[in-house]
Order: sequence, then C-alpha cells, then structure tokens
Amino acid sequence: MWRLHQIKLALTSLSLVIGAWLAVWLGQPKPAAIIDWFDVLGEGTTLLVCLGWLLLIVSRRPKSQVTNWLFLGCSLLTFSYLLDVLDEFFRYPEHLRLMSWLESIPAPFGMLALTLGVLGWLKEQRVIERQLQSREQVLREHQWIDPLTQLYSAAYLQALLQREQAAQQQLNLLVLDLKGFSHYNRQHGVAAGDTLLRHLSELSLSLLRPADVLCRFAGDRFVALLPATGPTAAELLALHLKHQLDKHLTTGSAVQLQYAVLPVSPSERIDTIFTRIEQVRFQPSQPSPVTQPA
Ligand SMILES: Nc1nc2c(ncn2[C@@H]2O[C@H](COP(=O)(O)OP(=O)(O)OP(=O)(O)O)[C@@H](O)[C@H]2O)c(=O)[nH]1
Repeated sequence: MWRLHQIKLALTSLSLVIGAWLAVWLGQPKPAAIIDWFDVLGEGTTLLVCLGWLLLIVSRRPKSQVTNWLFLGCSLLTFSYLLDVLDEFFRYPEHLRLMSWLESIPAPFGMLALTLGVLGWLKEQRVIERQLQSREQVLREHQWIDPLTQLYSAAYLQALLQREQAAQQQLNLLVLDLKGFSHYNRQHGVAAGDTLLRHLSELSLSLLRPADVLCRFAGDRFVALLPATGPTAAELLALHLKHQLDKHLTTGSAVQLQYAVLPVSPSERIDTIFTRIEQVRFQPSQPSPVTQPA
C-alpha cells in the first residue's frame, strides 16, 4: 500500500521539514523556564495522533479520491499542529505574521478536507454494504462466491442470467479484463497479482451502481451485470469505470485494463453468452498501465 502513496508522503514530509526549518530559522529559542510543558504535552499528543491517522490511511486505503481527501486533511492538520508544538519552543519576532498564518490557516482547510473524505468514505461503505446485503442469502453457497475477491463467481452469474432471462429482461454486461496480467504475475509474483485483483474488485464495486452485480468470471476477467441499462448508458458507465480505475490503479507497468459492453437478449442461451464473454473483443484503447505494489 505504501508505494501507492509515495508522492503524497514525499510532499507531506517536505512540507513538515520546511515548516520545522522555518520555525528554527525565524524563531528565537525560548528559555526552558518559560516553556509550558502542559501545552507541549497536549499539542504534541495531537500531533502524534494526526501522524498516526496519516500512517493508517497510507497503510490501509487504496488510491482513490476519498483517500486523497483524507490524506490532505490529515497532512494539513499535522502541519498546523507541528508548528503549534514548535511555537512552544520558539518565539517569533512581533512583526512576523508568517508563522502565525502558517500555523492557523491550514487547520480549518484540513478539517474541511477530512470531512469531505469521511463523507466520501461513508458513501463508499454504503455502496459496499448494499452489495453485501443483497448477497447475504447466498453467502453460504461457496460455489457462488469467489474466495479471492469475495465477488460473485461465474456460477452465480449463470444463475443470475437464467433469472433475468426468465423475467424477459433486456440487459447489458460489462466485461473487464487485465491485459498482460500473466506477465505481471511473473514479474511481481502471484501474491502481488492477487492484491491487484482484490483492489480492482473493491474499486469497481465502489464505482458501480447499487443494482449492478459484479462477478469474477475467471482469472483476470470480471463481468458486471447492468440491469435496466440501455447500450448508451452502459457504454457511458463503462467509460467512467475505466477512467476511474485507470486513474486510481495506475502506477506505471505494462498491465492494461480493457473493457467491452455486451448486450444480451432475453432469448439468448446462457452457454452462448458465456462463449461470447470468453471470446469478447475489447474496445481499442490508449495504453494505460495498471499496477499494484509487489
Ligand atoms: N495472481 C493470480 N493470478 C491468477 C489468478 N487466476 C488466474 N491467474 C492468472 O491470470 C492469468 C490469466 O491469463 P490471461 O488471460 O492469458 O492473462 P493475460 O496475460 O492478461 O492475457 P490477455 O488477457 O490475453 O492479455 C494467468 O497467468 C493465470 O495464471 C489468481 O487468482 N491470482
């Protein structure tokens, strides 16, 4: 996970070093006798808690917009609290307002960014919960759940298609596939490949609509069943999904996410649909490398 957030971590570390350096450069050390150690304890603890939050975010969260808000919020708060602690040890010239601004301005923006992050996180959780609730009744049916990604399996997709066919539903399938995944496995190891599949599943789940059902069809191929969705809407959804996945899973190796939309008519046989999924031709797209850390 850490490697996903390298740039953010580097920028935050740099800002903290610059903040500390400014305090030391512009300030005069206070005599030990006038230092308020209760303030140091209180502000120091807050600073450590903010740093702890930052570490939690980079160690637990995948790359996403929500992660960016959370990270930005914590970084700004950490910066403010660092200067807050340092001004217990350094006194700045009366006319110099810079340190006071640097200490107080980032904090409210940090709280705002953190709030946006938490709201986004709640939204993400709601979507995942809805998906989880809708499959509660089949959780015990092992053959319907893929053990690696916890998504529905191809067997479940088959059952679902049969149900939709019986209800004479016209629907579209969105097929996602990682091109070059076997090379990625060879290069980074199967465990890293597993992690990539899991991240792809989690991100896709959080981006799809509540009624869509995402299944792992086989290996690196996923199928989302899009009920009551016309071809144009399905294509738009597919583009949005690809754009977001490329954005949040991209770090620079030769794995490419490809997609195709397959319209399915109510009279089509299930084995024919499965053959079409296996042999689908993907949309030609610009190279957009997708990787996860080894
Ligand atoms: N890490 C991991 N790899 C898997 C898993 N299941 C299948 N694979 C690997 O996924 C790869 C799928 O093969 P292909 O579909 O040919 O992969 P590809 O290199 O992306 O080929 P194209 O999609 O044709 O570009 C194989 O190398 C499998 O060993 C899994 O659960 N975990």
